Amino acid sequence: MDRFVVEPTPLPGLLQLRRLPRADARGYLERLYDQADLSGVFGDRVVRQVNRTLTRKKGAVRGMHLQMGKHAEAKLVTCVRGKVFDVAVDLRQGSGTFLHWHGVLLDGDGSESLFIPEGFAHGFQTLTDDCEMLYLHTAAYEPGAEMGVHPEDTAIAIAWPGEITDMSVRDGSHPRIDASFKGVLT
Ligand SMILES: Cc1cn([C@H]2C[C@H](O)[C@@H](COP(=O)(O)OP(=O)(O)O[C@H]3O[C@@H](C)C(=O)[C@@H](O)[C@H]3O)O2)c(=O)[nH]c1=O
Repeated sequence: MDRFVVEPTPLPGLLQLRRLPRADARGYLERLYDQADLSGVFGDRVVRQVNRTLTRKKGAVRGMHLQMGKHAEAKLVTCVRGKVFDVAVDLRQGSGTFLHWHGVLLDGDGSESLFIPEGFAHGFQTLTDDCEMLYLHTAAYEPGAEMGVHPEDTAIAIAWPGEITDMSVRDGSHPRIDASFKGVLT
């Protein structure tokens, strides 16, 4: 493995990847994904779709999203333009870090990506205007299997770095977690 450094996070299974670009006088080339180099991270999972998003406004939040059941997926999340505070929340039933969150800075000019396994909700807040994100997903999009957690849910208490300036109607309507929520099966 010479294109990535894989680092653990405080949440088991959630991994931070540092890409190792090959630079020369023109600039650099970096690999965003490599099946062989990342086999220890992805295991048997197969990348089934790649999505790109643009978020125009600084302070906007997208999330917190996951797919459940047989449509559960892992994601490799990379910022390719701008800067975001990227967050994953452990919703795995029985996990020792259930409802804990972890945030990392992803920078379009940096080299970090986040590998988010099944059973985690994911979201981010933009720290600049015009942020582009690139997602590798290990499952097809299945709207009926989506679950959302409100980004400002007090049971999770994510410390967003700034005021939330924009959010979709859907994200603002995600239900709040209560005592009956025991997590998702993975
Ligand atoms: C997630 C998704 C959405 N869509 C469609 C549905 C809708 O018309 C439009 C925008 O969808 P959303 O509002 O769900 O987009 P967005 O809020 O950007 O959803 C994304 O949020 C981040 C935080 C994630 O982790 C991603 O996995 C994904 O859930 O794109 C797809 O066609 N394929 C997809 O995989």
